[in-house]
Amino acid sequence: MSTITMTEAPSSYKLELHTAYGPVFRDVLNTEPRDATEEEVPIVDLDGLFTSTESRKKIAQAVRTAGTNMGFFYIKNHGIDDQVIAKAKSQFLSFVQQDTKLKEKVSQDKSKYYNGWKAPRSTNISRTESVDVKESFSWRYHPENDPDHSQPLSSLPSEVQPWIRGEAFVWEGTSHIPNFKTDILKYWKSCLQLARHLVKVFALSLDLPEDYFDSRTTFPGADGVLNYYPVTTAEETAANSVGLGSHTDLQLFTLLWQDEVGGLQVLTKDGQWIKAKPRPGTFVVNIGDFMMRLSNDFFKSTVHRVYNRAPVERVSMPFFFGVIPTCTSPENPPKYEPISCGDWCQLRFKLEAERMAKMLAERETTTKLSAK
Ligand SMILES: O=C(O)CCC(=O)C(=O)O
Ligand SMILES: [Fe+2]
Repeated sequence: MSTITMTEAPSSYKLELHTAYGPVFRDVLNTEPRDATEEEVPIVDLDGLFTSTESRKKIAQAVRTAGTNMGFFYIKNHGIDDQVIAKAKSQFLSFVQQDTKLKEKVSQDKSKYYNGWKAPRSTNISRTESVDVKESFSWRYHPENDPDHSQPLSSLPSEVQPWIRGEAFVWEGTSHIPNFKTDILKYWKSCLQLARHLVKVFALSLDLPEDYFDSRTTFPGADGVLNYYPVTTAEETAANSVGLGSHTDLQLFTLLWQDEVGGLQVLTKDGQWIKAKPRPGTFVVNIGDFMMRLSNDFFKSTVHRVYNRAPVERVSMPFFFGVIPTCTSPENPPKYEPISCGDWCQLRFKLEAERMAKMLAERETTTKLSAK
């Protein structure tokens, strides 16, 4: 009698993700996260980025490979000064260490457009996972802060004005921290300058003229976020809590500075979590949903999350870069209806805020019932 050996497939779970159009689901393996290989998340050398079209074309080759593979890569020789990064990080830590009352002065609850402070454990980006343990401080593009187009809002073309989402209260409410605005915006301006060059490389990697995005990046989506991940408590560890739950980024691409602590994980096509470990001197770059959409799915926006189990706090400083669309041809007709990047982001931000409000209301009802 012959015996048939069955190799059991590893078990998996369904992960729920947000998109601007509602939830989608992914199968994720229950295997331990492993380190990413250098092929999965490669290092792209930006040497020559600011020099010539020819040197940008070389970089574009590497970006094309990385962008169509995992949609995640590191960049080195990015030109952002270590001191600028260090100052932004230390200013953010001063902000975090303040009394809650002071942080509430710039609470996101006061914002129309998701600027300001979000308290720890106040968001839940993936319903399948726990609340997000992190706290964050966000600000959005305003031409007054843009060294290339420094001007008051009122002087912008009228069709652009409604898309400007920066709000002054975040700087007014932090003005008691010496040089906070200057140091944070110095970091943001460096990211903006780098992004405006990197977007040329992305254009080349899509066989477009390198200035393809230029008119659209005059007043870009350029959102800065500072994330603080406290040490995960014993209860949170037992509950398998995430620092920041599984999601894709929204815009064209993200420049992410992460400190040396680690915790960033990326989901492969096969549903395996892999760790994008910190590499000193680099930023992580990842493709956003909007780039995926306007490249007709050529580039991939990849699911990632932060799962921090280190015995120390962690800081990351992402910069989200976006523009207004079109990337189709008669041979490659659009798969999606046209939508502006601003509308696109607003759709999803709104869904998340509504869901969080609902969850808090449900929680309150449960507490009331159990107190009876
Ligand atoms: O903290 C990190 O490493 C990632 C942050 C992130 O994914 C985000 O803010 O969208
Ligand atoms: Fe992200």
